[in-house]
Amino acid sequence: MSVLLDTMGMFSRKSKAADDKPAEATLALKDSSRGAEESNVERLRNPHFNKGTSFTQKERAQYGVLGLVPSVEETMELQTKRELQHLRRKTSDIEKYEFLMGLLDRNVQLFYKLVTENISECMPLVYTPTVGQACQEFHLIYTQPRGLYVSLNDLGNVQALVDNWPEDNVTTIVMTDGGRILGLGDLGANGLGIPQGKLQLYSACAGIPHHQCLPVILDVGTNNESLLEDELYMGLRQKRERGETYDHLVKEFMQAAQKRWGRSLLIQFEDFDNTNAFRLLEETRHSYTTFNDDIQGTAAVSLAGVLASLRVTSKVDGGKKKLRDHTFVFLGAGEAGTGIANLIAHAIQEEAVDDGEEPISEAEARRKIWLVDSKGLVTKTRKDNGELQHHKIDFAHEITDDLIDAVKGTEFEVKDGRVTSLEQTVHMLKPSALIGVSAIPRTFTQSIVEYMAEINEVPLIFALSNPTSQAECTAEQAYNWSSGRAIFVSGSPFDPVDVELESGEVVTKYPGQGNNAYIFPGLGLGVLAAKATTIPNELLYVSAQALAEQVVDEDLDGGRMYPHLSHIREVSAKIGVRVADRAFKLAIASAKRPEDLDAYVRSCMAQPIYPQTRL
Ligand SMILES: NC(=O)C1=CN([C@@H]2O[C@H](COP(=O)(O)OP(=O)(O)OC[C@H]3O[C@@H](n4cnc5c(N)ncnc54)[C@H](OP(=O)(O)O)[C@@H]3O)[C@@H](O)[C@H]2O)C=CC1
Ligand SMILES: CC(=O)C(=O)O
Ligand SMILES: [Mg+2]
Repeated sequence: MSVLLDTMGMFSRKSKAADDKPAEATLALKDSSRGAEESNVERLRNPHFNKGTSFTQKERAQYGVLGLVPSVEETMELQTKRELQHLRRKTSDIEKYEFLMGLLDRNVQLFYKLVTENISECMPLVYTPTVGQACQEFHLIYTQPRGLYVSLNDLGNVQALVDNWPEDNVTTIVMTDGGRILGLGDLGANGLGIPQGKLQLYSACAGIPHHQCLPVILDVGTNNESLLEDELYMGLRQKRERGETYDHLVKEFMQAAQKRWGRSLLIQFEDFDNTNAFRLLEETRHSYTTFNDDIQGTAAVSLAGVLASLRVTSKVDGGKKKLRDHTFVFLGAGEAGTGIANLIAHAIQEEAVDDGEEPISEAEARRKIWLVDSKGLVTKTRKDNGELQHHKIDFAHEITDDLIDAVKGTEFEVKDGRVTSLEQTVHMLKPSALIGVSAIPRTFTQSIVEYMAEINEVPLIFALSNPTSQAECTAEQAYNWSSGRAIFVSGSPFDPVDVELESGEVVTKYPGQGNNAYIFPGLGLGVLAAKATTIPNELLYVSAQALAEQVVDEDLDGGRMYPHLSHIREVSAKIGVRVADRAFKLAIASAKRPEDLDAYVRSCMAQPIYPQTRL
């Protein structure tokens, strides 16, 4: 194996070893699969092989590395302690990110042990918010490829690139075209940091073996002028391609990947802009095991947060016990906004059926949900004028006379049948939940949040835009402006906040992180365990239910609508079991159903430990 391939974080194509025996899997390769042709130094530099000071004396003798590592023999625990201490010596988050990527390049198992055991500390580094900065500066901090680069120049030749990837057992791909990276816009080829971060979470949070994961950047140019002008930028120097040629590249890649790695290869669309995301999902979802994380994963995590919130809102006077008792207003009507809206509408219908109530039609369920985009409230008038993109149309409701009357004579009066601002919308509709997915920071203003707290005993304020800089409001603002009554959920993590209640008592609130990272690792685990051939919305719906069920009263009491991140592997396991079970029931699984599904799914989760050496 060449040193180049070693440093890409993968291993020899001969290494089929870990393939179908998940119970024994580690996050990297098995010892028996290592390239016999490597020199002793190459072995030490192979991040899958390297144990550093954990090599036993016997191993050192066998591999010819005696004297090439410090003579002490250390446990992995002690090594992890050192790495953690080293990490904490770094003074900025981007340095910490670079340190962690360096560790991944040095020692895969140690990286995953560190990240898995310190997930609350490390997730904000390998993922949002720091990964956002890493993507903005990707061309400046680049050291190793760590993924597959497919560009427009490769059209017609993509299979050859895919075949170059030196791993035969890829199960999970996250791909982006860099079109809409978090809420930071078009970052072109710099967007690769996102698939890398997502896949690191697949491994850390759900035990998907690292070597089975492939981050992919589809380089179709960028409209980001400052990147195009930067001599260090490593993407194509052209404006972003659209239309047929673009579609052709995406599909050529997907076909090539599926041809090589099989029908149940999981392919996740990530951070495509919405001019492509909806179309590509519809065009590929029946012939690939694929989903769009921004549309569907976000929907599931948000629904879970809303379901958990019901346990709080149902307790207050005149409480809103059911989803259908709530009115939702979204700021943002794109991938995340309409994805969440559709899943909540579906859940409202399911809820009525479960409660033995009269069935609620899809249209009726959707009327509980209103969307605001960059031009104002999405309405039937705008639809009739042909002003709305397809994905918004189902939520284009009529502004009825009673709504117009609700704000008549006030500063929020409806003029010319249009509602142009979020504040006007909130005064007219009097929602109980405000969900921010606009990528526009500080749009949940003091007056809006105060009004939400005036009309609701427990308003739901979900500021889901990433990274932290783009959040619609901060945790501190949401709590302080509502005297601590709001349920606050954010896409990127916020620290706990001490807030003074109306009674004068000061309490600490722990904001929950409503991020699709709670969903995709477990969803992927279940899909892979069942070898599902498609990912219908039903699998997202059961993921949301499984996540919400794991929120305990202690979480709710502290203000957190999600389980503590430190439980994420258990959370992912339970989501995985539920997803696999549903895949078998829907007859979309190509694996044989194991007798003990729970045990089987858990056995698919690799542990971050060094593989045993057979000497
Ligand atoms: N927490 C999580 O897990 C996730 C969070 N997100 C975050 O959500 C945000 C949006 O992502 P996504 O939906 O994919 O992006 P899209 O580009 O698809 O949608 C953005 C939406 O925001 C609207 N918008 C833009 N400016 C304004 C404004 N000034 N006032 C009101 N609405 C505005 C746009 O309006 P128009 O349609 O008129 O252009 C559009 O509807 C990002 O920050 C992303 O990081 C996304 C996925 C997961
Ligand atoms: C979390 C995520 O997927 C996003 O912000 O795009
Ligand atoms: Mg995303």
